[in-house]
Amino acid sequence: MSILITNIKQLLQVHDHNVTIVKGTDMKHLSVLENAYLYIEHDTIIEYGKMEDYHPIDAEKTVDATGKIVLPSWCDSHTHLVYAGDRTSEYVDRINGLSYEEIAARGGGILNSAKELQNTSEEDIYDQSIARLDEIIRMGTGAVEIKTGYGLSVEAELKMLKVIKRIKQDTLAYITPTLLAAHAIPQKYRKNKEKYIEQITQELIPKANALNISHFIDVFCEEGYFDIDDLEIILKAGKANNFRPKIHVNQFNNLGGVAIGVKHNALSVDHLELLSDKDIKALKGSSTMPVALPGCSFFLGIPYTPARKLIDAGLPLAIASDYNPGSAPSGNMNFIVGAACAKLKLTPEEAINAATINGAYAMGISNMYGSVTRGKKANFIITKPMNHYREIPYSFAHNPVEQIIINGTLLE
Ligand SMILES: N=CN[C@@H](CCC(=O)O)C(=O)O
Ligand SMILES: [Zn+2]
Repeated sequence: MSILITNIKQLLQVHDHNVTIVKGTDMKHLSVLENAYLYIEHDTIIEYGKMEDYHPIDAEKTVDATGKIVLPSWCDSHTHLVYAGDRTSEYVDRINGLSYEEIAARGGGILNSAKELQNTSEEDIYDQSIARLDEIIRMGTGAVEIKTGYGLSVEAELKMLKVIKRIKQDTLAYITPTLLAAHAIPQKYRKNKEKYIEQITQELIPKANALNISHFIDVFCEEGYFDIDDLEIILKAGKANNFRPKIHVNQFNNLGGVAIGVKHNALSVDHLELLSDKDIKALKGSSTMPVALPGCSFFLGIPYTPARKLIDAGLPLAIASDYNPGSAPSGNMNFIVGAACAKLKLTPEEAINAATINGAYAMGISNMYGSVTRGKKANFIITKPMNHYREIPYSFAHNPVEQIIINGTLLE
């Protein structure tokens, strides 16, 4: 199938050379072609340019994008969208005054979702999860990371990986599976965390490696969960089994996980609601992407990641949804881009860079996704008519998406 899009008001994130990351002051720049066309064949970007230079192309399908913006689909590099049930009763508990940590301390939170997942069939988990994925695809997400982490046993974690594998085979979106090997300590290991970590390193990680579904490993490094010694042990076992870290750090407390992540060549360090100068120093010169999750801060009422500090230090930044039942039950990246501008004080250009090319980098796929570059994958958002791309974050919580092209397929 070949598709030609003509009369595009603004074509965003256009790069003739294959840019794979944008850092520091460069994030303020978004390359835009005004009054443009774009031509794709199958799943690949073939050509683009200004309408004034356009010579007729014989495409199977032509889309007139007069008054509309076209941009690369959102690259959401941090989600937990495979889960069972919901946590609406804990949501009400929080409204009534309990904190996320208090709910977790009485056996709720991640343990609650784990119980639900263990009691739900693979088929049912698949159905619930693919429905969530289809919804976010319609909202403009074209590539998405999905973590395990609600299994909390070898068997249930592997069950989650298999569900993610099936989703990856069945969807047009690009899926990056991550083994969230250490998300919480199950009740029965409360007094014997070492035993649980041993199970993770000796059994879960090698078995997950043998399945060859995921190449990334995650740990929730936090007080009451896994400390930096645990992190070190688990990342080492991961490395020995071909997993690269993408980790949860500095959400409620700063335990020093950023430096450990960087030391182990993490692809990303995510959350960072608390951030020290030491963390910034550790990130400088590394190939680790800091990732902010403003949907989680919004929903839990915790501090927002000091994103300006990161970008103003010359670092890159990605933003992601953190879609999960406890701290961010939404995968709407349009909202995340709006929240990044309103709350993290990113400019629209920085936010769009953070949600496209840098999001792709944080999944290890920015050589193929996240920009309009010849040879890259054909994943685009075609917006509703608007005056300027700045309206995407400005009209926060609106849906700017009219049509999408995902893996070369037009969905209307
Ligand atoms: N903080 C750890 N993990 C998730 C929340 C998981 C849950 O509450 O179910 C997060 O990124 O916020
Ligand atoms: Zn998360």
